[in-house]
Amino acid sequence: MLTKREELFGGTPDEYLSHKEKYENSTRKAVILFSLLRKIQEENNTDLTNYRNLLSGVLGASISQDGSPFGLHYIMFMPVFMSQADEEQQERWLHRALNCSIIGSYAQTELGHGTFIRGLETTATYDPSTQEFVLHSPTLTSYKWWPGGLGNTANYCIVIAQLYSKGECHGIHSFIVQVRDEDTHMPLPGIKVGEIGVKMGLNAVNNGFIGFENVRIPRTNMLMKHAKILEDGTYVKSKNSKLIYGAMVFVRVVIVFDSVNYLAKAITVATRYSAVRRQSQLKEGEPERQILDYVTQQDKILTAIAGCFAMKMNARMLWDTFNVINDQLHKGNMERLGELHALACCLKAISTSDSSLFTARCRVSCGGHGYMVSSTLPATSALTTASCTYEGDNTVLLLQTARFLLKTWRQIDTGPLTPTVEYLKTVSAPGFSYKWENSIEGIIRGFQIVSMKKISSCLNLMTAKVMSGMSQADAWNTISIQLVSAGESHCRAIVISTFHEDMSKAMRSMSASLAEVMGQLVELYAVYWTLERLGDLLEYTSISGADVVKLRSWYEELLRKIRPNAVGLVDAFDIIDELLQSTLGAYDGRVYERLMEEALKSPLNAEPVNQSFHKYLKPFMQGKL
Ligand SMILES: CC/C=C\C/C=C\C/C=C\C/C=C\C=C\C(=O)SCCNC(=O)CCNC(=O)[C@H](O)C(C)(C)COP(=O)(O)OP(=O)(O)OC[C@H]1O[C@@H](n2cnc3c(N)ncnc32)[C@H](O)[C@@H]1OP(=O)(O)O
Ligand SMILES: Cc1cc2nc3c(=O)[nH]c(=O)nc-3n(C[C@H](O)[C@H](O)[C@H](O)COP(=O)(O)OP(=O)(O)OC[C@H]3O[C@@H](n4cnc5c(N)ncnc54)[C@H](O)[C@@H]3O)c2cc1C
Repeated sequence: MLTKREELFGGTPDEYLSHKEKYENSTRKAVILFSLLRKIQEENNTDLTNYRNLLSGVLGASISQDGSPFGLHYIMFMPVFMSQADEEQQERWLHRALNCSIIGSYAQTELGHGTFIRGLETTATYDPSTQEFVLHSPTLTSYKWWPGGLGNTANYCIVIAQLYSKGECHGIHSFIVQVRDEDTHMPLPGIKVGEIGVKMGLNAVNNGFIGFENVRIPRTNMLMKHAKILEDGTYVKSKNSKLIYGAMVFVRVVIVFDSVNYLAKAITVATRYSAVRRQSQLKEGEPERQILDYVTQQDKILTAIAGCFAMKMNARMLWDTFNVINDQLHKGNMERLGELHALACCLKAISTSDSSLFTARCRVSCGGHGYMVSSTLPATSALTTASCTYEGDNTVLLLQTARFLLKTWRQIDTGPLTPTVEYLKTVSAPGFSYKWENSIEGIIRGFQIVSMKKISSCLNLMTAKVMSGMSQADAWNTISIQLVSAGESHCRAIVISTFHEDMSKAMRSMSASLAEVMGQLVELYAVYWTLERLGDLLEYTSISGADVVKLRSWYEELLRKIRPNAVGLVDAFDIIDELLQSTLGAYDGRVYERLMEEALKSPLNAEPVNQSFHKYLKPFMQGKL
């Protein structure tokens, strides 16, 4: 009789399963894992705070780098319900979703549209004679495409569609739709649903497609916490049209936490392997060195560790900011919604692009063995690159942040600014002067000045182009590279300052030795990004060539200081071997034995001579083919 742990983590490795077997195996594991999580959930009331903790548990405990067919049920279906459904609807469905007696998905993206959601083609037309909506996919491009779990798992989904009533289009709204029979799991009439096929990664998420052929749903299936349709078809608009976007903000906040978790796995593997792997002699006649002793290896890995700690602290700041502003939104105060959206956009974009960049570096830092699926680095790389796309393409999200920053800059002299942008006032105040200094505070100030000057420059460029006769839209597109760069600079200034401030507070309750190491990580992160963004700093601050020489020495000194604590820092993530699932990163360091153990599980090692020898090779080698 297998233990739960053996059931979850044993069996044929996923990499040797077919696409279909992988899904079936993931579903088998998911029901084991989520039965346990369901018990936890039943013991806690359901608000967004508890929910995020549960979600972190779900995602952190994702037992496969390929994700889970239940992922979307937790990641989006339920959060959207909590933010878009009215009390009656929550009463009717949320408990069933929480105890998994229904499994949901979130169907927004279509074959033809992902970013431009105002261009979505699926329609929901209200029929007052029957008090129903008629859901319809008018074109192939209107088919929903990507919703996780929709292929074979979910029996309900939230569909985002253009709402029509009394001949008028009211834009996109959310609807809950039953897609499969709860007993037979057969697709309901008028519904064409299936799975989208093999992807670069996340092949257990069961992403699907769905098309509607005049499918009727009750009026009360429109999620009506904000906007409503009355029985006679009268449309009651939301207090704020942007509230429909609320769930995307929440999920972006979750993604920042998640990007930290994925990066933590990758650097745990790469760091431990770099301590085990010995390669080349630093000095003739000496034993081969741990590759972690090579400064180029430290440059790849220790900066990733610092980035992980930095983003963890920023994820917490974002979550706290989300809670504060979400409470205000619930009380009808929309003042900081734009700031929250801009912050969630840029932190989602920067956390996922950094996580993708550093995970890829971890992969190559492990050489050939890092290219083995059994190292788990390829899957983590595939996963982190996906996070640069899902929940909003990173470029598009940074443009959203830039849009908010330009709006803020236009109003810079009209009154106080909200917390995440008040630095713009400080560094642009009359009489403010700043001379570059090689210190944490000096670096933070430098990044804030770069951000402010980029925003100011973008606005001046936009104004000049419009004055020259260019349309606002063309001017925006023409300078969009600089707009994205302004969004990134703003975010980097926030990440460095938050890391420094929050870590400084945390260090007050640490032992001197731990505080010293944490302080080194903050410095390493700040100096690394200073060297990475030298062009901006040379353009907008008084940093000199001599300063850069000293920065490089400072950087190399920090690598030397942090090296002895590298393994301890990743051990502190405390990721158990079963979740790490890595031949290179296991706690016991038996890398070579594990590589061989995993290789022997390959079906191609089941017999000494594969059948293709007799069928193909032998006749070929004998010239008979
Ligand atoms: C979570 C993953 C965790 C773990 C991983 C495990 C497994 C991984 C497996 C899968 C991933 C999981 C789920 C994935 C789900 C999805 O991908 S769901 C689909 C997500 N899609 C998007 O995010 C679409 C992105 N596009 C947009 O958000 C918008 O189209 C837009 C880019 C913002 C542009 O829209 P629009 O043209 O209408 O906007 P603008 O005209 O530019 O601005 C209009 C005003 O609206 C404000 N706005 C826009 N969005 C928001 C928002 N979200 N919140 C608040 N306000 C918003 C914008 O600021 C403008 O305001 P104004 O300046 O005052 O006018
Ligand atoms: C693993 C995975 C899981 C997903 N799960 C779900 C899900 O469960 N539910 C769901 O609804 N969706 C899901 N998605 C879809 C995802 O939300 C979209 O892929 C994402 O929103 C990007 O849209 P798109 O794919 O249409 O790319 P596009 O928007 O077509 O982007 C393609 C390129 O065009 C550029 N571009 C687009 N618009 C602009 C602009 N205005 N300005 C400048 N450049 C622009 C982008 O920067 C990008 O480089 C998932 C996607 C992935 C990869």
